[in-house]
Amino acid sequence: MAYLELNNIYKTYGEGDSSTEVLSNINLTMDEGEFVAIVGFTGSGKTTLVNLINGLLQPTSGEVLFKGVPVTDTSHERGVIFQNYSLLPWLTVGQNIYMAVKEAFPKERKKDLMKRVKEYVAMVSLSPAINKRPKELSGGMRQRVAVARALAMNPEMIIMDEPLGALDALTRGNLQDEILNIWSQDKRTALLITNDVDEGIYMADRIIPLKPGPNATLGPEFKIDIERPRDKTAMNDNPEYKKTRNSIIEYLMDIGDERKTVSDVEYKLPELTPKSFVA
Ligand SMILES: Nc1ncnc2c1ncn2[C@@H]1O[C@H](COP(=O)(O)OP(=O)(O)OP(=O)(O)O)[C@@H](O)[C@H]1O
Repeated sequence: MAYLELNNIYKTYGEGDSSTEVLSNINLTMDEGEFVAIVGFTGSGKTTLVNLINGLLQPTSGEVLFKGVPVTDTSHERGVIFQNYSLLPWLTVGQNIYMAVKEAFPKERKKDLMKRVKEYVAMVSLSPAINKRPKELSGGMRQRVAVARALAMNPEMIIMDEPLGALDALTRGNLQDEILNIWSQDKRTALLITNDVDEGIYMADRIIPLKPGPNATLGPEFKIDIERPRDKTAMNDNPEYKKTRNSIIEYLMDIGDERKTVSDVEYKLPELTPKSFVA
């Protein structure tokens, strides 16, 4: 039995003439312990896909199975790191994370929960800001709180919707490594949505492109055969890295061009003459 299965998923928003089919015929199978990255274009339906897997949305047709059971609701087993960090503004950094871990581990003692909060706040280098409220933090710091909050809940599957996009290169690199550590040490399963091919190659076992929407569907998968732990600097000289990177970028450019061709519609304008126009 696959760990996660998406079978013939279609998702349409709206009704009748104003309806749009955002996702079409999405099929994906993930094994336990795998790290898969989906690389997609802006507005192609990446967040929709994440919400279907998470259980926040239901497909128009098709099914999402998590460990063989249809996904009908959200669950602590699947932790999502969203691109918009959705922190509660009236709570401090520590309280935001505390609230999440208390919900995930209702039987744990306050002392142990606090220890967990501090551990994850330190992991994202925010210990000095633990008593600050979100409005006192930069966007990147808030994003780090959101990463810590999701990981502190210890989910079996980590689902990431472009979680590191707003961060500077150094913080981004550190968090990529932290997520990889947690994934490998705690034997998690991870799905990363990203628009950064290099991030996908560095982190994932497989990269699957999501074609441009509407009717976005998944393209062919690219396996990343680079030994772990991966070293970013050494990877630049790795022929396998260069070959895979070129193939993915070429594929994305080709489907991007196809989209442009499809949208090259010719519009006929009515022949109007402004009233005040004097020839
Ligand atoms: N609740 C909704 N109702 C109607 N249309 C929606 C809804 N949510 C998303 N859409 C539309 O579906 C399409 C895909 O949206 P989605 O947010 O899934 O894409 P995305 O790839 O995550 O976008 P981005 O790259 O901007 O984060 C967009 O055209 C969006 O306008």
